[in-house]
Amino acid sequence: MSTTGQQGRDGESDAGWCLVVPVKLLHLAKSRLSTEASHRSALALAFAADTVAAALRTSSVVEVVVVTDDPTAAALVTELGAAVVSDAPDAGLNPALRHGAAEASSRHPGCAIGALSADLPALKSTELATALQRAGKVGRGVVADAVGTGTTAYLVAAGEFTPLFGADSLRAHIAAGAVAIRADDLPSVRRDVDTPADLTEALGLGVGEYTRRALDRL
Ligand SMILES: Nc1nc2c(ncn2[C@@H]2O[C@H](COP(=O)(O)OP(=O)(O)OP(=O)(O)O)[C@@H](O)[C@H]2O)c(=O)[nH]1
Ligand SMILES: C=C(OP(=O)(O)O)C(=O)O
Repeated sequence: MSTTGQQGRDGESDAGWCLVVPVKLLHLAKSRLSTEASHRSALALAFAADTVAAALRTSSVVEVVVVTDDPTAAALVTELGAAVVSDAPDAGLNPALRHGAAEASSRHPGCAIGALSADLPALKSTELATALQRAGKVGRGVVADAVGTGTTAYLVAAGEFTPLFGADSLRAHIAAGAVAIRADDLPSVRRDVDTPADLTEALGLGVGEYTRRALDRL
């Protein structure tokens, strides 16, 4: 388990943020999105690429660590500038995130650590920067997903990195001491895409180039 710290006077981490993005094997991803398996994989890859690209453009982000065993996803996010670690625990989402966080902490001691869902195709770096800034002020912050029961970002500027993604994860994170940060003005950070209706909502916000091109091809 990683412990982060070194907050500055205004609550910001002096060392910036390392964001851990989990990407499961693409052929297993996004089961609720399409009946066509190849479309699901292509969209899962495109969402991850747009999420990672936006995170890398965010000023306070020092590194994006993608945890994946998927070779196609690994190659694309490496090209974008992310670091990739294998899903060595092979034990589901939260162990994968803890593994990525440990790697990030060893590469960037003192870095604030965030877990960011890989299915945020409309993510805007300005909105992510605001979320990170707000999390820096509370120590351990969570951003509620658009539905309001899940989590799109678990952001630890100080304290233990103990992600609890899964069913009802917003409540679980808050019960474990995280603070729900204000995100009514951050729709792109909240807009995760699991279903066709979610994708329509994301398109309304404006998706990134990988998702746009993937949709053009399908
Ligand atoms: N590395 C890694 N990432 C995972 C694992 N499980 C889930 N993820 C990622 O965590 C995020 C949320 O995952 P899920 O909600 O379980 O799966 P999903 O593919 O988004 O959608 P569904 O198939 O509809 O459940 C996505 O970015 C996944 O790629 C895992 O075991 N290892
Ligand atoms: C894993 C989660 O969400 P989803 O299943 O929507 O990706 C979560 O919100 O913790």
